Amino acid sequence: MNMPLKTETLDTVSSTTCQPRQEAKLPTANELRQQFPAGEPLTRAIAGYREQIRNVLKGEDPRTLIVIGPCSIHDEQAALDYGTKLKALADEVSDRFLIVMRAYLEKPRTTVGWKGLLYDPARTGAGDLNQGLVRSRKLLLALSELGLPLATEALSPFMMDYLGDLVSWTAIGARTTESQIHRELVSGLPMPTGFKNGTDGGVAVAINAMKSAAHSHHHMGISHSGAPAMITTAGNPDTHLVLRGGRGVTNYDETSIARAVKELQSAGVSASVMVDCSHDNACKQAERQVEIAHEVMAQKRNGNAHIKGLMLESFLAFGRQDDGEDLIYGCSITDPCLGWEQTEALIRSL
Ligand SMILES: O=C[C@H](O)[C@H](O)COP(=O)(O)O
Ligand SMILES: C=C(OP(=O)(O)O)C(=O)O
Repeated sequence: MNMPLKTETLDTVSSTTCQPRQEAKLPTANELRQQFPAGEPLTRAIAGYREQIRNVLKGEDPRTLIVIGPCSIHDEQAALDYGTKLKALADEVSDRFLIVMRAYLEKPRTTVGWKGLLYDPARTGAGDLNQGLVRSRKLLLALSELGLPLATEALSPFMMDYLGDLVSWTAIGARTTESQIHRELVSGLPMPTGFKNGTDGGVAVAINAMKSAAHSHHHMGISHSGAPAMITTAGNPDTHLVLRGGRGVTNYDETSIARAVKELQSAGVSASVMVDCSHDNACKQAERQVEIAHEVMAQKRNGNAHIKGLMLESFLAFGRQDDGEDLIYGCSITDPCLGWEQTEALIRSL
């Protein structure tokens, strides 16, 4: 896909410095947050959600954390319709489950493809991060106003400065768990964060990531007011492993989870585990999430106290579709998802 370059040039960079490129101005994180502020009651509510998630992960709250929602959001109205249904369901089961909605605005791609609402909200391939930032922030505010805690994947090292105040749980994906930049990023995040195992199924990269993110780091970055800065982070003590399978091998069964827990314990990091019922665990077959969720919850009921959470990919309509004209409303354009009826039945049956 050829990306037309933006016309608003900020700087001309010598070709001895980098390949020819254009640079378009973006708002600073402070500017965007001031334009669309979270407000005091919402900020307090989000601090409360983060604390509840921490308590579940530490075993101080017996509920199961469920991070659930679309693989990606391409249509804000469908996300809001989904969020409204999810909020009603979350309230109904809140004595047993702490439900957090996936509001994923950035997609890591194996090679190339649509990278999410943040990068290319019109999905033309032209990219428009100015619009993407505004639409993403407005969407997260609207979803938060429904009373739902939100989860996202942190991919760009700068995105969380713009949107992170609205997020209660963060994922670092399988493709970036090994990246030092993402470990530094997590080290400065104020919310619990799950590191996925690597795309090859290996958990060692996630364990190393947890150790690294617990530490203070100094790294290059951009201040909230838009200046180049050396950022010094405090270290994030609230990280955990997310098992998502890899290279066609699943890791939600009893033996795989026990092996992962042993590795976590001998590394001296949190042995709390979330199982991603989708991705390589479901071999990208959305309906398999149902049996996987049941299997994992059975392990938990049988006494595996390390299992603290599930991740599920779910939207209004079942499956996935290729992007284009005449899209099915509420159907994923990235990975396949459970439909709403299946989702509701699954959560109630768990
Ligand atoms: O969760 C979504 C996808 O699995 C991930 O973004 C990779 O997608 P791709 O292999 O289609 O690029
Ligand atoms: C991209 C995702 O997952 P993974 O990093 O496990 O592929 C996701 O959860 O959307």
